This record gives sequence, C-alpha cells and structure tokens, in this order.
Amino acid sequence: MPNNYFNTLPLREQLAQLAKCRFMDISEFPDGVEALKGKKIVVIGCGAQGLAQGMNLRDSGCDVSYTLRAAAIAEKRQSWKSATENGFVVGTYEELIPTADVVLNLTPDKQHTAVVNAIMPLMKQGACLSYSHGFNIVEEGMKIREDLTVIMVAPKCPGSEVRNEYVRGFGVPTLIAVHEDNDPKGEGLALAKAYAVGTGGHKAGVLMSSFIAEVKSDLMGEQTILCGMLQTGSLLCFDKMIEEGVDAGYASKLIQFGWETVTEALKYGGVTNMLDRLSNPAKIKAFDLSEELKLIMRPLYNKHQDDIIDGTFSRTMMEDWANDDVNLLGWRAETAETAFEKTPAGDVEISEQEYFDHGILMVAMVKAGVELAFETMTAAGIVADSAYYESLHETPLIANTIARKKLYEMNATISDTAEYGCYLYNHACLPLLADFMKDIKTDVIGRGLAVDDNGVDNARLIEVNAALRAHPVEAIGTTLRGHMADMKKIV
Ligand SMILES: NC(=O)C1=CN([C@@H]2O[C@H](COP(=O)(O)OP(=O)(O)OC[C@H]3O[C@@H](n4cnc5c(N)ncnc54)[C@H](OP(=O)(O)O)[C@@H]3O)[C@@H](O)[C@H]2O)C=CC1
Ligand SMILES: CC[C@](O)(C(C)=O)C(=O)O
Ligand SMILES: [Mg+2]
Ligand SMILES: [Mg+2]
Repeated sequence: MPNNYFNTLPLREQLAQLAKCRFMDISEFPDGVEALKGKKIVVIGCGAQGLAQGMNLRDSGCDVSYTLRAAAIAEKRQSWKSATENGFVVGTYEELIPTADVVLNLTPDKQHTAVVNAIMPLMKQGACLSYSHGFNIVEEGMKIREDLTVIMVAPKCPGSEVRNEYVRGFGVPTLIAVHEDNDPKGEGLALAKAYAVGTGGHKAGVLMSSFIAEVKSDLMGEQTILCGMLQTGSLLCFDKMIEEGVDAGYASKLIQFGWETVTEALKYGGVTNMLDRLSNPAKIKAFDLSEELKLIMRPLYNKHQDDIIDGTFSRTMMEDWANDDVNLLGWRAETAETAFEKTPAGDVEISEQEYFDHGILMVAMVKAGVELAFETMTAAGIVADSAYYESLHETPLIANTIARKKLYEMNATISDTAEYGCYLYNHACLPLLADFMKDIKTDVIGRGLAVDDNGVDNARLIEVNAALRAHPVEAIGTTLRGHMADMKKIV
C-alpha cells in the first residue's frame, strides 16, 4: 500500500505546508520563458492537460514533443492522433525521455506510480520532472531520484480552458510549487515560473504554493462546488422542472447553458454581482435559499475536507483503482442515463437575463457551494487566494464545459480523480437535498417570480446586500480580480 507523505509529517509541518501560498505579481516574471529556452520539453500523455499545455508552450516558443506508451503509438490511439495531427514529434519513452531536460507527466493520477517508475531510469542526470497535480507525491509518497528536480505547475482549470483562455490572449490561474525533497540545483522555482508563463498562467495569476496545499485544495474544490455541486444541481433542477410540467427541452436548455451564464456574472463581480443580476425580490429569495442550502450541506463539505486531509478519500479512491475502477465506471454509466443527460436542449430562445430570472435556485446553489467550499478550505488552513481559485474562479470554467455537452463533457474534460470525487459528492448530496427540494416550485426554477409584486422590505434588502458584500470570498475576489483586468468576455 502506498505511503501517505502528508500523514508522515509532524503537525506543525503539515500546517506550514497547507498555509504555503503567495500571490506572485506579474512583475516577478520579467524573464518570461527564458529558463526553458534551449531545453527539450517532453510531455508524457496527450489528453486534456497534455495537449493544451503542450500547444501553449509551443506557441510561447518552447521545444515540445510527446512521448506515449508503446501501445498508444502502435494502435494510433486518440492521444497519438492529437499529438501528430497538431504537428508534434511523438516517440516512445526509450526514444524521447533520455533526450529530455524537462519531462511533464500529464498522465492520469492513477497511472503516475507506474509511469514515473518506468521513465525515471531513462531520465537524464539532473533533469526536471513536473506534475500538474501532486497526488502521487503527497498521497502516495512517491520517491523521486535525488538528482532530479521535481516541480508542479497546476492550472486551476480544465485542459480545454487552458487552451481556450490562452488563444483568447489570457490564461488561467496557476499554482506552482517545488518539491522541497527534490531541488538539488535550486532551479525548480525558475523552471516552474517559466513553465507558468509558457502556458499563459501568469496573466491570470500565479500562486507560489506547496505540493500539499495544491493537493488538499484541488481535491476539495473539484469534489464539491466545481463539479459535484454542478452535477447535483443539474439533476435536481431538471427533475423538479419536469415534475412541475415545464417543457423538457426548455428545462434542459435552461440548465445546460444556465450555469455558464450565471457564473459568468460570478467571474466578473463575484457572488455579489451574480445576485445583483436578479430583481430585488428574486435576490432575497436566492439569498434565503442559499442560507438554507448552506445549513443542510455544511456537514457534507466538512466531511469531504476532513476525508481529504486525513487521507481517507485518497485511500478509498485507490481501493477503487485496485478494483478496476468499478465505482468510477458504474457512476459514469449511471450519469449517462439520467433524464437531464438524455434530454436534448430545446430549440427555444432564452435571453441572457432569463437564465437569471428563471434560474433563481441555480444562483442560490452556486452561491451556497462557492461560499461553503471557500469557508471549509480556509478553516482547514488553505490560504484565501488559493481557496478563491478553487471555488469561485474555477466554477465558470467548469460551467463552460457543461454548456458544450452537459455532464458528459464536464466529466470527460476533468481528471479521473475529479470525476471520481464529483460522483462521490453527488451520491451523498442528492439524498441530503431531497426534503429541501420537496418545497421547491417553478417560481425559483423554470418560470421565475410573478412580476406583479416587485416590492421588497427596505430593511431586509439592505441586510441582504450587506451580508453578500461582507463574505470573505468577496474581499479576496475583489483583490484577485484586480489582477485579471485583461480577462476576455465569453457570454
Ligand atoms: N483534466 C484536467 O483538466 C486537469 C488535470 N490535471 C492533472 O493533469 C494530469 C493529467 O490529467 P488529464 O489531462 O485529465 O489526463 P487525461 O486522462 O485527459 O489524459 C491522459 C493521457 O495519458 C495517457 N495515458 C493514460 N494511461 C497511461 C499510462 N499508463 N501510461 C502512459 N500514458 C498513459 C493517455 O493516452 P493513452 O491512453 O492513449 O496512452 C492520455 O493521453 C493529472 O495529474 C490531473 O490530475 C490538473 C488540472 C486539471
Ligand atoms: C476540475 C478539477 C481539476 O482539478 C481541475 C480542472 O482543476 C481536475 O482535476 O480536472
Ligand atoms: Mg483543479
Ligand atoms: Mg484536480
């Protein structure tokens, strides 16, 4: 059984690592990709992150090629097609790994131990090994050859958006770290910074953090608000609308594109702006619903964070790995059979404002999920900047994937680790919200509030506006969004 590295550390070291996080100003990247110039970068795997990061790095002037497992090359699998059709050199481990100065391990987390064990003997003396998620180091205690530098450059975003944002001329927030046990030449930070520039991350914001803080926050965000909450919310809202007689095509479209539309407002102006898009009575309704949701769901968020911190989550997921992914594959098949997933979006016009007015419950779910995830992460010692990226900032980026092809697309685009955690949350959250959903009517999902009484109590409105603005996620959000002035509009 793998050795959980985090659990071997003394408490004070665990707390120090969890709290490691510093926002890097754009002025700290004056050398751009210079540290990677003249270096040969070999990417292992050409999936969601592999293709996107490789393309961005190449467009930034780096020398990038791909190595794939032999069977993927022989059978000309999708990964081989993606790399070759995009004009990259592709070779076996034996052909390319010995030539690499920097190896980017962008295979699924489940494969990391086997992949790293296979490539380590082939790696050049003093080369660099990089990850985009630290599971293998933190949760499995992987030991890397002492002469190798080990870094992490983790985009806080699905691979598709890593590429899309770069093409739009921006980037996605990125967390970088150097594994302190493996920095023999002291060059880890320079390499990680150059790599973050090469993917465009520095334009959106780079956090200098630790492998531990990345793992414990990344797992929490993806399981709860980012993917779990959007999946649970989609299923509950769709089923409720059908039960209440809303046209199925309309309901399907409202949800498929609704998350993207309402969270676009979140991206620009936080929870406050998202709720400000509602009429005054609708805003108060969304606020009250979200308070109720937070009360019901808080124990679930705490459980996810506790299980992530003490290793229960990684142990159980690794048991599923050892059991041929029976749970993951079963949950994936189950999701494909849900009514929401099987009902195509109708050919109906829904205006941008209507997504808010008819999606009050969706707005409430996003608010509750973002705030709970942020509160739970920061209570566990994760720094607010990182908790912001893992809750509020990334939610719209995941919502974009649902707009493309519903939950299938979201779960195909995110990592298998995120997908497993998403289903885990969904399974616990659906029954938890069953009673709450019994009282839900189409005024808050599907049809909107009646407009004849648009009045509100002044005192209550002032109270709600003040509470929205006082939440700590709004303060850090305002600061971090200040560094994202060049962010491009999507909706
Ligand atoms: N998905 C995302 O958006 C994000 C992922 N990450 C992290 O990035 C890393 C990559 O994840 P992701 O992009 O989702 O992965 P994918 O599942 O999309 O891609 C995996 C790639 O690895 C190859 N691969 C699979 N198994 C093996 C193996 N045993 N040996 C060699 N190659 C293999 C696959 O090709 P083939 O099967 O053809 O060999 C494929 O090209 C993970 O650490 C993940 O946590 C971080 C942030 C976001
Ligand atoms: C969605 C979760 C994520 O961590 C990510 C895209 O950031 C992943 O593992 O896919
Ligand atoms: Mg992530
Ligand atoms: Mg992840």
